[in-house]
Amino acid sequence: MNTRFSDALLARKKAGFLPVIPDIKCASPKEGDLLRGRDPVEAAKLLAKAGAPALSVVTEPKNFGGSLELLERIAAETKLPILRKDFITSVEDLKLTKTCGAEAVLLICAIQPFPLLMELYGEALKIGLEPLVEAHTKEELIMAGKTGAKLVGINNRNILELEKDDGTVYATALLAAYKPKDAILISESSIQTPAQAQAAVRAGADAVLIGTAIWQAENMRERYLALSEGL
Ligand SMILES: O=C(O)c1ccccc1NCC(=O)[C@H](O)[C@H](O)COP(=O)(O)O
Repeated sequence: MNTRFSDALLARKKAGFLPVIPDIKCASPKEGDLLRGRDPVEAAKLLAKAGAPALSVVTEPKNFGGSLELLERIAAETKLPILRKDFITSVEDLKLTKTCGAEAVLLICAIQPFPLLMELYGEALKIGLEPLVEAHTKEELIMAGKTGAKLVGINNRNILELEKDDGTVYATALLAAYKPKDAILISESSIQTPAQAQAAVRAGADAVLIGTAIWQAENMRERYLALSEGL
């Protein structure tokens, strides 16, 4: 049986590491091309070897250069549980997510009314996907709690601005107190340094999700290890 996404994070934490989920994204609306000639599948394998407990794969094509094919290839070549990050708005999207090999799926509070969010949450569980319910405001975190979410993300950036806003890890510090009771909290986006990753954990995050800072490193493995230094 495959390892659940959330169990993989908790196991890494128990082992004394800061659980860093590397975000496999090919481009960023703010920074442009992130691959700089590197193969994202090889990068995913390298980060898995470096100790990543789980992976995030952005499949949105237009702004982030992702694809379902990329998700499928990474799922085929690594054993880690994978989160699909995209703008998921239908049950059909969920089914495709599972077919392509993901274990977890992003559900964004900001892009759907509560009844649809609730429906997608329930359908994801039925299909065998762990939903990561993502919030950027206090109201959205409260909405996440009402779904019954066990895995909650605070996005330090406003995804509706497609990452072009200046995210800050203080968003996690400000909002963590409103996370649903007993939920596993992931701080996402705009974390650049080990100190910022540790600040997110001190604020209440159980794990952090980092893309750009890893992709911008000359040595991705070394950057990954530095970011996940002991708690
Ligand atoms: O996070 C979302 O809501 C999202 C939805 C659809 C496509 C992309 C999305 N976010 C982008 C990311 O996942 C970030 O790349 C990730 O949080 C890492 O951020 P950073 O470390 O700042 O690159």
